[in-house]
Amino acid sequence: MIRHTWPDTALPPPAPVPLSTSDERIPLQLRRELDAACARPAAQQPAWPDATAVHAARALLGAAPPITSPSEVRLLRRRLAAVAHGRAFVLQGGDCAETFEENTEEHISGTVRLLGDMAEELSSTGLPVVTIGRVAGQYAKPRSKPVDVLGLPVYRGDIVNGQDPVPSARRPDPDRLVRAHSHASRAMNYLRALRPVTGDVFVSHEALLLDYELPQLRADHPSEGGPAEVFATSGHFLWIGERTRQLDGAHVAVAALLANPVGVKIGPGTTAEEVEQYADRLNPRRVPGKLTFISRMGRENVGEVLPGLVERIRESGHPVVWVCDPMHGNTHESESGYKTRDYDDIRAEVEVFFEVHRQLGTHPGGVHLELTASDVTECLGASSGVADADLAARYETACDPRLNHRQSLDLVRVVAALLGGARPGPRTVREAARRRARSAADRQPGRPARHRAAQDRGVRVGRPRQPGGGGLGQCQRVAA
Ligand SMILES: O=C[C@H](O)[C@H](O)COP(=O)(O)O
Ligand SMILES: C=C(OP(=O)(O)O)C(=O)O
Repeated sequence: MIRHTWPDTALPPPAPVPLSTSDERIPLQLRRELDAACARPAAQQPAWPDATAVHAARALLGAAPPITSPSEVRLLRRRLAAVAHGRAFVLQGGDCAETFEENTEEHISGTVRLLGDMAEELSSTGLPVVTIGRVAGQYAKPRSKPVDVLGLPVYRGDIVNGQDPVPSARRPDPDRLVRAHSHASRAMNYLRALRPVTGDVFVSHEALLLDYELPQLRADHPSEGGPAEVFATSGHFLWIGERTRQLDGAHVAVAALLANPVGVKIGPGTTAEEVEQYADRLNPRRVPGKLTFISRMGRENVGEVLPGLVERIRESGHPVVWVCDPMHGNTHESESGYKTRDYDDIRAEVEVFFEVHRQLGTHPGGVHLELTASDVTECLGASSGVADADLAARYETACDPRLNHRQSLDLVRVVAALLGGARPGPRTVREAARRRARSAADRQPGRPARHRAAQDRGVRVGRPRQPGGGGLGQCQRVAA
C-alpha cells in the first residue's frame, strides 16, 4: 500500500485563525461574551493552510443572506417545548455527511419524502411529529484520527476538503466554507418550496466549524420586546458532537449564547454530573425545548448508562428533550472491511431507550437517524436483508453507514409501536404519577426504583448480578 505524505505535514502547523466575532450588528455585551467563548480551545477545527483566505471566506459569510430566520427558529423552539412537555415527538434524520455533489433536487426530495412517510407513521400514534432534517448544512465531520489508512489527512466533510484519496483533495480549502453556505441556501430554498406538500421540515447540522458558524450569527429582538437574542442563521437546530462537547471548550461556550435550540450528543462516557452541567450551562433559564440530549450510547451501554443520566436530569427539574441516536454507538467493521451498523443493534438501542424512559416516567422524545431514501447497502439486516457480502454493491456514504429506504421504514414502524405503547393515555398518566411517588419512596435506603420497576416488567437494568455475568450492560429481557 502506498503511503502518501501530505506536503504540509512537514511544515509547522499554521497559526490558528482567531475566531472572534467583530460583527457590529451584534450588541457589544454579547460580542464580548462571544469573544470570550471563542478564546476557549476548539476541538476538531481544520488546520487551514491560508489564514488570509479564511478571513476572506468569513467576510463573505458575514455579508451573505442568512439561511434561516429567527422567526423559523422561534417556531421550532415552541415545537420542541411541546416535546419537552411530552406532547410531541422528534424525527431527526438525513445523511451522515451531505455532499455538494448530492445537493440535488432528487436527493433532497427523496430525503424529505422519506422523512414525511416516517413522520406519518409516527403521527398515527396521535402525537404530533417535529421533523428535522440533517439537511442544508451537514457538511462538516469530526473524525477519530487525523490521517486515514493511506497516511493522508482524513476527509473532514465537503466544507473542509475533498474525498478523493490524493493529497491535493485532502488539503483544507477555506473557499469551501463559502461553497457550503451557497449549497445550504439552495437546499433551504428548495425545502421551503416543498413545504406545502411536506409540512415544516426544520434543518439541523453539527455546529462543528466555528469559522462557518460565527460569521453567520445575527442579533434579533423578540417581537414582544426584550433583550436582543443571538441566532445562528446557518440552521434551525444545531448540535454539539460527542467529540466537541468539552465543558471548558469553545463549542459549549458559543452554544450557550445562542437563541437556537441546541443538542448535545452524549456517548457512553458521559456522567450524571456532566449532563447536569450541560443543562445548567446551555439552558440556565430552563426554557422548555431549548436543550436536547441526543443519547448515542450503543446497544451494549445504553441500559447501564442512560438511566442515571435521565434520573439526574429529572431530579434537577431541567426541561430537556431526550432523543435517541441509535447509529453512532453501534458502528463496527464488517468482516469484509466495511464500516457498518447492524439493524438489530440499532433497533435494540431504540427499544432500550424507550424502556428506560418508560421505567423512569419520562418522555422518550425522539429519534435521530442517519438515513437516505436511496437503495444503498451500508447497514446490515432488516427486511431488505443486506448481508456483509452485499455491502460492496452500493456503499455510497461519504462517511458513516446510513439506513436505506426499507431499513428506515422498518425501524420507524418499530418506533411507532413503542411510542404508541409509551404514549401517556389517562391511565398511564396516573401510572406515571404513581411511579414517581414510588420512586420518591425508593430513594429511601433499599432497592432503587428502576430495579423494582424492571422486576415488575421482566426487564433488568444495570449490570447482571450473577457471578461471571459482568460486562453486559444493556437491559436484558429475562424469561417471563
Ligand atoms: O459521523 C460521525 C463521525 O464523524 C464519524 O463516525 C467519525 O468517523 P471515524 O471514526 O471514521 O473518524
Ligand atoms: C458525528 C456525529 O455524531 P457523534 O458526535 O455522536 O459521533 C454525527 O451525528 O454526525
